[in-house]
Amino acid sequence: MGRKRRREAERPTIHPKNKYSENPPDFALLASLYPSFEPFVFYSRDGRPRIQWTDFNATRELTRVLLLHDHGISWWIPDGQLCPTVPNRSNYIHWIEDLLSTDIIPKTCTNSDKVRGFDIGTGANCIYPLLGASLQGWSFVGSDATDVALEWAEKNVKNNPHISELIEIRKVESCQSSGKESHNGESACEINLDSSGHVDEAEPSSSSPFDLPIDANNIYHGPPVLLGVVKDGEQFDFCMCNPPFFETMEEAGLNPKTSCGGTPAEMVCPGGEKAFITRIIEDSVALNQTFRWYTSMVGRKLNLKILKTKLWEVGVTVVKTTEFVQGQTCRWGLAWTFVPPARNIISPCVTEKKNLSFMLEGVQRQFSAIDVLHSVESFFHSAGASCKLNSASFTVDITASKDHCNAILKNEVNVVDEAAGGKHLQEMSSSSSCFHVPLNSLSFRVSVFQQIPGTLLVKGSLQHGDSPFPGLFSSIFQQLEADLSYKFRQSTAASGESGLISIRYG
Ligand SMILES: C[S@@+](CC[C@H](N)C(=O)[O-])C[C@H]1O[C@@H](n2cnc3c(N)ncnc32)[C@H](O)[C@@H]1O
Repeated sequence: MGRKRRREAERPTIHPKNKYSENPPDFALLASLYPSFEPFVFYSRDGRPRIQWTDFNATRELTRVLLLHDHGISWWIPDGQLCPTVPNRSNYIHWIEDLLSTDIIPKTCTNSDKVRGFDIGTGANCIYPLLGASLQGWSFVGSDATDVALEWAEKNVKNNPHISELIEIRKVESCQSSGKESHNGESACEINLDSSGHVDEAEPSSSSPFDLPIDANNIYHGPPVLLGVVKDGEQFDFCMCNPPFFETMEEAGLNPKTSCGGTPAEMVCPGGEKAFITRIIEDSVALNQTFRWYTSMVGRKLNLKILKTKLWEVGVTVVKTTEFVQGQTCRWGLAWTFVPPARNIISPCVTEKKNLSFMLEGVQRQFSAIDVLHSVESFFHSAGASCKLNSASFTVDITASKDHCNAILKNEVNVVDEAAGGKHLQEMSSSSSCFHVPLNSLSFRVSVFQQIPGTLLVKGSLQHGDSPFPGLFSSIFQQLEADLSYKFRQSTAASGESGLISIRYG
């Protein structure tokens, strides 16, 4: 498989449950139905209807008509406020839907089976509560700290009586006690946000409502985030957040290809997303199981790595990540919990099957068995395992040591033995059994058979009798299935299955 083709196959796609995954918005149809949208649509030389993505009025009108046409939501925001793209924002909602339906952690026995979420920084657009309530029937608290966001979020809720009962907009008081103190002992709650959320025109564009010098240690100085906003006795299934990603407005304005608006209050905070999400993590430690899942969007891969390390330090039990497709830019979803993982994920002993198989369905037609075979080889090879590909028999023979197996499973489940002082002792996949990886190797053959175009059968067979470490072969095989699905099966590429998951047992 050519490198370009492989790269394209590996690109994450829109979530399969997303309304727009098969049918992207039809600008021509929308223009014919909504006269207010029509002036923004033009036709390029190839005859395709387009809009000018750098025109804020065009992107806002598109969001308005999409919300109305596809979701029955009446919506508006004032000039300059952050304008959400509906397909992108829907991906985050569907990822949470996946998260809530996994059995990694037990379903909590709350009195109600209704899902309750908390949107940190809901913005004037209030997009997540509106989509979450209309797509899933979830109820929400949407918080924000600026008057303009609160005023317009309220308006957007009120204008949708069919879901307004489900959404509470909650003001984050700048002077609310968050129980947090900054490193020098002063209250961390010392910012007075501009009531409009805008910075005075005369001010340099780099300033933000968080008008404080950026702390050398990038510590968040701003209004409370969760602690001090969540009320005593409240319980939530999840929180979500599209944080202010940037440290300055210059940084925020680096994508001239689109105009999605965004005031400093929405885009910027001292320390950027790293500081903001670090505060969510710190608050989550105090709030613990008040939320089943804590989640946030992350804009930079480097920050994702740093934040994951931080999460393990504070003692979470599970970390889950995903990648969101956002046009040309990548965003990540980060989720964590303090709920102990469901014990039935790891049963004490499993009889290892010597032969395993799975069907790879819905494979794009340009890929054949040989492409999949090469992918199998590179999957194990990149972990350091030795591989012998035989293109005549469509097989790959693999010999993997303990370290190679660990490398393959690394991003899956990190099991921690409390008695060993919280050190990571073993690593395994979420559905595997417990195993102690001895020093010898695992030897197996993977065969790929094309059934019909678009459907392949992938078989794995242990080569030398029983696996020396029960459970490991099936764990690795499951990991292979996830990897191949992600690469070749367009429809599952953005699903929770393809997200990386790490679990820690305490
Ligand atoms: C990037 S915008 C996200 C808006 C909307 N959720 C979206 O996805 O388009 C970040 C929002 O967080 C708000 N914000 C900043 N600090 C906050 C805090 N401490 N608590 C609640 N909201 C906050 C800002 O006012 C802004 O509306």
